[in-house]
Amino acid sequence: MASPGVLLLRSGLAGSRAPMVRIAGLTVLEAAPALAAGAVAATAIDHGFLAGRPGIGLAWLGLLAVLHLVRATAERAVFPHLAAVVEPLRDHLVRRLVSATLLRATDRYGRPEGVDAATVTRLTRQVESVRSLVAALLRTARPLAVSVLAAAAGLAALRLSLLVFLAPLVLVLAVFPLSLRVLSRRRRMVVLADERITARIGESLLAARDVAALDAAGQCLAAIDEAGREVRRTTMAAARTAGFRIAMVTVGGYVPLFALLVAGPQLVAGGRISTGELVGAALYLTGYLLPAVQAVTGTVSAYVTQLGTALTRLAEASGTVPARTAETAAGHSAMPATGGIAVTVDRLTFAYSATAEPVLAGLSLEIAAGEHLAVVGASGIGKSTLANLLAGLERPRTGRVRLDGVPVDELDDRRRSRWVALVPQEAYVFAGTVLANLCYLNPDAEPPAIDETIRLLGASRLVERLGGLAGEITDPATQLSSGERQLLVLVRVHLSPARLVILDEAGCYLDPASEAVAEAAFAARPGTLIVIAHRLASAARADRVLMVQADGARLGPHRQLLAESGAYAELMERWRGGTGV
Ligand SMILES: Nc1ncnc2c1ncn2[C@@H]1O[C@H](COP(=O)(O)OP(=O)(O)OP(=O)(O)O)[C@@H](O)[C@H]1O
Repeated sequence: MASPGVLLLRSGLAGSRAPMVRIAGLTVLEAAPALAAGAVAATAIDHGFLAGRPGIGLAWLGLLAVLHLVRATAERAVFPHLAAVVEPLRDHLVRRLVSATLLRATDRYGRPEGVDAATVTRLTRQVESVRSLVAALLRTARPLAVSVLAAAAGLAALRLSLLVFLAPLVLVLAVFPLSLRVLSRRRRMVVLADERITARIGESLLAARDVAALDAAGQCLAAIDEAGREVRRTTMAAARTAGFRIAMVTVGGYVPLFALLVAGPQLVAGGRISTGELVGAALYLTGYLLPAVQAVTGTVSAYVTQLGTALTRLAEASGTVPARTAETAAGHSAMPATGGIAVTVDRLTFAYSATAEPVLAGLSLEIAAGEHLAVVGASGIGKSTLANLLAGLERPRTGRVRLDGVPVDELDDRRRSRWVALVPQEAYVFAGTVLANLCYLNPDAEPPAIDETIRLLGASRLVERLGGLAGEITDPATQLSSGERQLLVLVRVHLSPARLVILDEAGCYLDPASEAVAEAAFAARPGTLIVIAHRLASAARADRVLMVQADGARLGPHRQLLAESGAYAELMERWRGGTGV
């Protein structure tokens, strides 16, 4: 599936088909010299200069000059059409960003909050760079790609062995997109590592007094040092991938040329090709193919990676435009939960301060994608703390949490909030319509999905009482009970795109039957589910149970723990005695 950045670009270019077709037509004219150069030079030499008819030779060269004139005219004619593509693209992106920012500003708590003008300015600057990068790519990459194809066709027409001359080029063209993807990813890692070290230094400076009071300077320096090593590692990795360009230029551009130099004189001597054809082939290789390979792997690859980064940021920033705007009505569907996330907890140790006893010490654990895990343990043992660590809301002292292999602290806020939803005990419902509350985490949710989720969670009667989806909630504290607020928030999270849902006693105010219905709805939802259980029934419903204890943790299916762990059996007995469920 295309990335959000590519989808954003596509939606911005969707209305520009006509100018794109005109540009493609002009591109054919622009390619004329690249296609004809070698063949024309060969004919000029063989039938003109070497045949003692310089006039004929000059006439052929004149044809080449005419083709270059045609090319220059076509290049000039392309500009208005380029403008017809990139200007609407810019307008489209700006409109989406401003709409998204305005919606965020008014939607958050159901009342206007003020527009974050600095964010809009920064983002519109990125829109400008997308505009100029797309224009630059259309100007440079398009004729280059055509040059490569035209020169390859010209070489083929000169009856030179395709295997020797074109195989290296095909190899480079096949590897190039892959290297581009790796380079983009590594450049992004550099940016993230840079941001992390800046954040670490900033945090340490801001907390300088606490650091001094707790004698934690060593720890701060170690954290900064680790972030510094990460910057060095990611920068080196990006530089290595960029260096791969030299190998691509050598293989795609110089190897064919070298082959021609070695084999050319023999081919001429053996009568396989004429002198003119040898010169023509050299012209194709040095005049078109080599510069094109150099430019594609250099400038063009830099443009593409920059464009990718800018588009990703813009897609993230405009991700809250709801379905009811023009763009989303034109075909952007709600983002579904795309399957579960595998969670890896690796020797996690956490304490609330440098001198406090750790709440969790050396906890390791694997949760499979799509698994339903219940977490149980005595009050105050650290279940909520673990939930916060899994969601990346707290930083461990040592060890790491990885979501699908990505350290949770390396996820930017937006991606983390899209991947993970942590639902606490206190449900937050804001003043506004029922619809706005339910779709807060997924403004693109389609009405049938909203209705179905309300039904699944057993919230139909409540929504009806509130006046349906358009019903206004004016004062959530008095209008709704704690359980009703929890129910609305559970519908909201169920509708969200989160692939990992952590319910931290999120249904504690619901009656046991309603909580069972809600939990069953979450268990049936595609995604990983972690339930901090406060009732025996929640543990019994899960695939596995993690029992957190002062001296470590135990993990296994409910029945196995009941049979094997006295502490677990005792906890269950206490719950059974207390609530009967
Ligand atoms: N922000 C905080 N600052 C300092 N200590 C905290 C903080 N939050 C929790 N603690 C302490 O950390 C320990 C673990 O708390 P946590 O809330 O994770 O336990 P829990 O198992 O979820 O408890 P409960 O079942 O009662 O919700 C407790 O001793 C608690 O007092």
